Amino acid sequence: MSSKSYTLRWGILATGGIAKTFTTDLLVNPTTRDVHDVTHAVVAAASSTSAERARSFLSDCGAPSSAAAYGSYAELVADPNIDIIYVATPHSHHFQNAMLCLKAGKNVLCEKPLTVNAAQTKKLVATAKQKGVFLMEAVWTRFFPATKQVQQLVTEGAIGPVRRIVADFSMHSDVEKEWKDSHRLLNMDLAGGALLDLGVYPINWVFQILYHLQSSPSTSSHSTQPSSQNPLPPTVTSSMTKYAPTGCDENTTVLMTFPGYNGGSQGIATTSLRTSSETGPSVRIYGDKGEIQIDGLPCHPDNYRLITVNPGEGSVSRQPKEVRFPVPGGGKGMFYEADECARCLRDGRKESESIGWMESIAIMETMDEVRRQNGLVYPERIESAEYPLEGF
Ligand SMILES: NC(=O)C1=CN([C@@H]2O[C@H](COP(=O)(O)OP(=O)(O)OC[C@H]3O[C@@H](n4cnc5c(N)ncnc54)[C@H](OP(=O)(O)O)[C@@H]3O)[C@@H](O)[C@H]2O)C=CC1
Ligand SMILES: O=C1OC[C@@H](O)[C@H](O)[C@H]1O
Repeated sequence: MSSKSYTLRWGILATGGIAKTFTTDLLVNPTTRDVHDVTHAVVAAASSTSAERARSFLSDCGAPSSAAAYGSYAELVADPNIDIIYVATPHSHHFQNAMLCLKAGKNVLCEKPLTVNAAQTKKLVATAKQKGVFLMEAVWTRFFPATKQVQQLVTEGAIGPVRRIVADFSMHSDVEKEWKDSHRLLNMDLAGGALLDLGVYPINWVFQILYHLQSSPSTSSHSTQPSSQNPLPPTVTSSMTKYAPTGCDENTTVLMTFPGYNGGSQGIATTSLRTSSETGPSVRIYGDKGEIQIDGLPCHPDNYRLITVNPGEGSVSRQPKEVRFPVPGGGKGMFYEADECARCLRDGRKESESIGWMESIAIMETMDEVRRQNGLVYPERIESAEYPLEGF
């Protein structure tokens, strides 16, 4: 590998809350997180509202004045100076907006959930394959050092065979006071509700352990299928309560059973708009030899606690190993997923090993099944896998 660092040139599609956080993180010097092989450049942003809005967005983020500001997404995807586009519109718009980018031959990092349903995700994947471009769902959780270490501990058998994972992401909102019914978290036209916005994180915690363990060589003795095969998706049982004024989900619980590992390890993902994930551990990974816990919001893990059980003594060792990973460089930690995109593109990879296309499809299929079991259907226009549709 060359000692010169590889620079990835980004275009930002939309100028809302997360677009600002991500773009500001892109501009953090990578050496502050001890990254020397890749760097990032913000070369353009587009707003569907106006070019002025895109210009003031770029300026607020601290992007260089040479960055282009567009008043439409179509202009952004036509810019030849852009290597990859970050799609940061509401979930309802991801499919149409990501298709626009892929069809123009652009690589794409698209916010979570990748789409509203699995049919749309499959179409994005087929289009990325056909165009020979990179596509990744922006589940930033997967790229934090804490996540990587927890995955490594589990794979090395630090807590023995994993039997169960319990993970929660709940918003602790005073819903009626804080949000109007038009807010994207409640609005069915924007694919609102807890499951797609927040529940996707605990579901990702379950997947990033149990889906991956099925094909991990060091745990293959626990696996019920050869490691060379694709991991098996889980069976799904779920329950949901709805927010009556709009019909979106406000409380959802998902039980996933992974038949390909330990003959059926279980993951329980919970999400709520009203309760809090911060009153105790938000992620608990249980194995025969102990447990790993994570405190705080599960989307950006900055710690873990390893608690082991003394074999044979029948007691729990109450000397947990606690590890903290403060996010360096004054950023929020979104740069870790950006670094992954840069390395994939530098190395000619079209998908990330940490969250590949089949896994994003399996996660969307899981959420489709939860919605099917509980009668949560979005307006036809945003469930559609037709492209293009007017008005996006
Ligand atoms: N990874 C993470 O931690 C987070 C991820 N997210 C994800 O990012 C996405 C965007 O969330 P967030 O930034 O909070 O949303 P915002 O409402 O703050 O921003 C969305 C932006 O999308 C553009 N947009 C285009 N069409 C519409 C429309 N019909 N209604 C509203 N906005 C529209 C607008 O930008 P413009 O006018 O410039 O085109 C708007 O500013 C969601 O899918 C969410 O799941 C959100 C928060 C955190
Ligand atoms: O991805 C997210 O994480 C943080 C939440 O506040 C936000 O609603 C969600 O989109």
